[in-house]
Amino acid sequence: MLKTPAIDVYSEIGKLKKVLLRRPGSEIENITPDLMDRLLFDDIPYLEVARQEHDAFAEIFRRNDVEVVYLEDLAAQSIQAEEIRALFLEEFIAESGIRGDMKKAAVLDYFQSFEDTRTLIDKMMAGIRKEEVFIANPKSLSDIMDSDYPFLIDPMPNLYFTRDPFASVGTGVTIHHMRTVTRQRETLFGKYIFKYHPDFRDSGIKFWYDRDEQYCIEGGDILVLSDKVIAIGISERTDAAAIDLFASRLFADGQSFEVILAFDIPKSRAYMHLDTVFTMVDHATFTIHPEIEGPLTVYSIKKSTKKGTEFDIEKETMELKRILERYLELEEVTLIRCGGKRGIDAGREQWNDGSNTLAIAPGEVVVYARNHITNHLLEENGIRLHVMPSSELSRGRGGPRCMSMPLIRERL
Ligand SMILES: NC(=[NH2+])NCCC[C@H](N)C(=O)O
Repeated sequence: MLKTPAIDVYSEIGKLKKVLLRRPGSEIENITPDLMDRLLFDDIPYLEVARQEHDAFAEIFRRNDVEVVYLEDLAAQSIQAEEIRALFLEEFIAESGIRGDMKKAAVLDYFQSFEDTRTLIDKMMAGIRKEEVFIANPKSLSDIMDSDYPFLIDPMPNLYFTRDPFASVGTGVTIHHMRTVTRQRETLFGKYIFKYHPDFRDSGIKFWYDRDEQYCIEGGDILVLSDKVIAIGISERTDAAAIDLFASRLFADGQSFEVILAFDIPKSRAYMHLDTVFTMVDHATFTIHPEIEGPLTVYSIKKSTKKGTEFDIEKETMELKRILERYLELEEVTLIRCGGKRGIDAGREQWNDGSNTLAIAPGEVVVYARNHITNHLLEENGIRLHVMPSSELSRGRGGPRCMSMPLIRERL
């Protein structure tokens, strides 16, 4: 019998079989008003309710026969071997922004005091407040200089957006160089999971991109539209040069993908990733935020047939609907305009991730309850909705697609 690949994602809509989540943890209670901006939050979620909402999200998957795995569990299972755990801690501390060797040593001691790796992982994700690691009397100038800053290690509150630090593409994975310092540390968990976790270690998964690479790319910008076509946003978070590198590796590997559509979207916080303005909900149906349609330019990148050039790149001149019809070989594509035609509703619902739907099967999507205008439009277009509560999770500026990373989808 053929072994199921550990990663298998050839569409945005194929029946979801296995998904990776992070249940929000104490990192959320380490967001402070002063740090909010840098940590990419617009408000401080109420953790208990955020967790209830997240559990409701996970329940939707389980009720629909989707296996749910948690980042924190996989990470803990990946570092069971002592030598791997030591390497992991070393890398984590090196990247944690701690200034001063004495502090680094104190933090390492603190981490080593956790016997259970799962508790250790939670602690690493949550961040370390200064008072947790008691450093008696300042011992160095750096201790004195950093004295007003409350953390030895910053929290990582964006971890529940598992979509972004890595992405499943075909039978491989991209591990990302994130744009912001606060999110760059997240990808270390992915590195250890995909290299050392028993489910992935010897599974032959491919690596299309690595966290040490020079250019930035984030998972919210990568949409696998079909086994031939991938859409990638050139956005606030993703560089065109990263798309070149990714394309060249993917094409060289001989995967079925033939075209990458690079969507040049406005570089702004509200539209940080392509999936905040555009998602796929059914074979020929997409959501779109009406305000990006005007400024949108799409480039198609194909493997070159000519000698001496790697790609054939074209600036597409047709409107988006036609571009999608052509490349996905569809007769008629429907674009559902989130929030409808009214600017106020469209703006508000996009801000709260109305366009950020997650398909769990063709024509079946998970959505936030608060985006009722968009949700109504989706239903009018025959889409089946799984509605989740959304008061607290949405304060991090991400929706159902951002909060999930599919590992396996049934092929269409
Ligand atoms: N795929 C997404 N749209 N993710 C949204 C991530 C939100 C997160 N606060 C950030 O700014 O990075």
